[in-house]
Amino acid sequence: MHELIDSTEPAIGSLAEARAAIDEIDAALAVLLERRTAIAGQVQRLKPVGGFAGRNREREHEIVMAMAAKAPSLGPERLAKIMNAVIEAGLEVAEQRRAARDGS
Ligand SMILES: O=C(O)C(=O)C[C@]1(C(=O)O)C=C[C@@H](O)C=C1
Repeated sequence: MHELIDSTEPAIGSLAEARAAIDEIDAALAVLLERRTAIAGQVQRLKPVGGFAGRNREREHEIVMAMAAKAPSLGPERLAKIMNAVIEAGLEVAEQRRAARDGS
C-alpha cells in the first residue's frame, strides 16, 4: 500500500506498465471502497436517523476538505463529485440492507 500512496512515482516506460500501475491502484481503491461501504453502513445503524433521511452535508464537506488537503491536484470541487457518488452508493447499500432486514 505504501508504494501506492508514495507521490514520488517511479518512471513508467510503457502503456502496458502504466495500465498495470492503474490496475493495482484500482484494486486497492476497490478494497477501500468495500471497507468504507461496510463502515458507513454501520454508521447508518448507529445514527438516530440513518440513510438518505439522515444525510449530513456538514460532515460530507469536512470529508471533502480533509481529502482536498491530501489530493491538491483534484481539489475540493472534483473531490466533492467523487465523494458524493461514493457516499450515495454507501447509503444505497445501507438502505437496501435495511429493507432486506425489515422484509420491506
Ligand atoms: O457520518 C455520517 O453521519 C454518515 O452517515 C456517513 C456518511 C459517509 O458515508 O461518510 C454518509 C452520509 C452522511 O451524509 C455523511 C457521511
